[in-house]
Amino acid sequence: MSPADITTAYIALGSNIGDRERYLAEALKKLDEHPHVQVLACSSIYETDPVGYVDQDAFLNMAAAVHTSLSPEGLLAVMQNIEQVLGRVRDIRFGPRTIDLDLLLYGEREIRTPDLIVPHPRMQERAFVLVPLADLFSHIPNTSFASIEKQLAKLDGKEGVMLWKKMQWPSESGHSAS
Ligand SMILES: Nc1ncnc2c1ncn2[C@@H]1O[C@H](COP(=O)(O)OP(=O)(O)OP(=O)(O)O)[C@@H](O)[C@H]1O
Ligand SMILES: Nc1nc2c(c(=O)[nH]1)N=C(CO)CN2
Repeated sequence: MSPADITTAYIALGSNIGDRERYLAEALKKLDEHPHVQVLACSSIYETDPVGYVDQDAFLNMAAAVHTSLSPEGLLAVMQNIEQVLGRVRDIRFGPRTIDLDLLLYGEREIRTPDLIVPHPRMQERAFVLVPLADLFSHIPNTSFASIEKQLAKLDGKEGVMLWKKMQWPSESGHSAS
């Protein structure tokens, strides 16, 4: 990846079926293995009460910062392919899933197409997204974080987001999300 075409993007990850931690770890590994994506940092893992469709098991949620030379559409396609490989089935809206990958931010870009809206349209109201994202503040300076921090301060539902496992990326022994 040549520095000129590299963008920093932020991705939310969630899982509430099966071995949730393994699905998160596999998704991060597959993202990082892509030749045009590099995982820079990841948040801790949080256990979160389900939101939207509440009659389902608790989620594990986290967020990752990546460098990519892919377009936003290209990155979304890679994310959707990872969801498919990891057995994501789309049936109930907001329902259970082995893995969910949402593109939160792509540099400072604003995108509104039928298949992709960035910043993610529901991120501002979701503590399960903003709490993990806040972990990345210290790793990656980015002006758009200022408003996220303010939003987080006034958001309800933070009590349903509990630290589950502290994480580090990369770890001394390689990838730590495993
Ligand atoms: N920023 C984005 N990140 C991921 N998908 C997006 C985004 N903007 C639009 N989409 C579209 O949303 C569609 C539905 O995505 P998905 O099935 O993951 O939704 P969901 O996880 O049930 O709900 P939510 O998007 O609220 O998390 C995708 O096919 C994709 O084209
Ligand atoms: N706690 C939690 N709730 C959710 C989640 C999620 O990742 N975590 N994802 C949803 C669909 O995008 C709907 N509800």
